[in-house]
Amino acid sequence: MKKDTVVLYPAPGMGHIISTVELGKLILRHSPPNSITISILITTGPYETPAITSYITRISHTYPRSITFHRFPHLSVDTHDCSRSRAAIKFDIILLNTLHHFSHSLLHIAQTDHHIRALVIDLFCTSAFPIAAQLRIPTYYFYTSGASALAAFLYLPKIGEQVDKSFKDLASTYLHFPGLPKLLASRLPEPVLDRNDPAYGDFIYFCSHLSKADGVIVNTFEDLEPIPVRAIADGCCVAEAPTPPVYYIGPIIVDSIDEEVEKKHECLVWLDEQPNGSVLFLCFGSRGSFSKAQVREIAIGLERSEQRFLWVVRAPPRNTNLKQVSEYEDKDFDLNKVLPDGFVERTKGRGLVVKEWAPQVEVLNHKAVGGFVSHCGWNSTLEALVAGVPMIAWPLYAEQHLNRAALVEDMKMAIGVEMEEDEFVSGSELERRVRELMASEKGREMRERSIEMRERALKAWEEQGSTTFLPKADK
Ligand SMILES: O=c1ccn([C@@H]2O[C@H](COP(=O)(O)OP(=O)(O)O[C@H]3O[C@H](CO)[C@@H](O)[C@H](O)[C@H]3O)[C@@H](O)[C@H]2O)c(=O)[nH]1
Repeated sequence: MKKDTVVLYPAPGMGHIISTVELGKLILRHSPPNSITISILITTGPYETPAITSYITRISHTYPRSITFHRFPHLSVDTHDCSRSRAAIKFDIILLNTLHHFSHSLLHIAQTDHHIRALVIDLFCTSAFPIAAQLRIPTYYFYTSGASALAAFLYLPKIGEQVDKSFKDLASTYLHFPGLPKLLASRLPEPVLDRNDPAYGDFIYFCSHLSKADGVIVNTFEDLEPIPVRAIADGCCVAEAPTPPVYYIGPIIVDSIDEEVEKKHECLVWLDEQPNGSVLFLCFGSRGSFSKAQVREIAIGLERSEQRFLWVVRAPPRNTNLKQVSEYEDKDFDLNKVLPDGFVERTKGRGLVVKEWAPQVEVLNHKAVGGFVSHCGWNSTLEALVAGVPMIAWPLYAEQHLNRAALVEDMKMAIGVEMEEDEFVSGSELERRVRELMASEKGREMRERSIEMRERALKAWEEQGSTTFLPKADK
């Protein structure tokens, strides 16, 4: 008899793949033993970094019979076309891969004795939607960010119709999304800032398909984001179609069991020697990075704050307009050339700088860590919540400004940094916020609130697992 499988199609990038794998594990945990398998489709090429390759290898070894990755054969694509934005190129690559490989992969899965019970796609993989509809496969979205950003994206096609200028040209205009604090138009994700960029049309197309799916699965829990959850449930976010069923199955975060541990990371050894709750951790997701001038200001702020810190530093992006390193940038940079002269010596004992990557989940759960400066990536946000660590919110790109607004204004789980017009943050501003979080009454209250929210997150975790979103198995 054919075995049921759920096919997951994440967007490329660690932030999307990790949480999709965790969703797969959740489905397995809540299904009768050996009743179901998980098939995960992976876009290769420039997006499959060494970190992703070794992560996939580890998961394949740990779940040899229940989770199978199907890597799309490599397609050679010009990623340096200067006439197209980065987002437009990325969306094109996903589209091309979908058109070339998606149906073949489904066919292959079906031929290897599987019945495809459902397809779960990432927002950026919407190009698979019409193909799945033709094949009559029940199709769900897995939304890897929170309910706040989902409410905004459900509503975005409507806002797009209401304005006749590019959002980037509405610099001082605030947008009002149902269930969200107001947001400056220029702080929307970069693919939608310019109407003339093909990425704009793509993004609106993706968002308008959310309401056509059999359901949207969201990595959050209702207690964390009650206001946008209510706005979505009340049908305020979708203009012309009924709101699809939305399933809040979070918080799902990376399982540190799946991390590669050859030997304890030097930063964990260093944390062991620090007093409880004394260290501020600074880390900006899998790709966040800063210009040399901004790195210098962060160093000034940390030095003047006199607080203990653990700071993950990445090479400044080659394209200085971006706040992220691209997948193909050289990771082998000289840390000493990026940090200000003498910074490491002057902060020795109370500060540690780590190049490129730190085991974030373990760091956040270390008893020495008392605060987190984050880019508000959703995985980082949930990891901090589950660890009970309050944050300083410093959004960089994607939907992170939406997350920041929710974290600072609704959840009161983070202090926001004030940005200058070009989004630069001065050393003195950072110093002020660091002292506020680590050494003031407000910081102490936030730590208490974070511990309360941790309890609620753990409760949601225990109750989690409703995989009721899956269509019934064929008997
Ligand atoms: O030194 C590091 C840096 C990152 N991480 C891990 O990498 C993941 C990063 O995920 P996330 O915080 O979501 O950031 P991004 O990698 O930037 O994720 C992308 O995907 C997210 C989910 O859709 C979005 O919320 C973000 O805006 C988008 O940039 C987390 O699990 C971190 O624990 C580490 O373990 N060590």
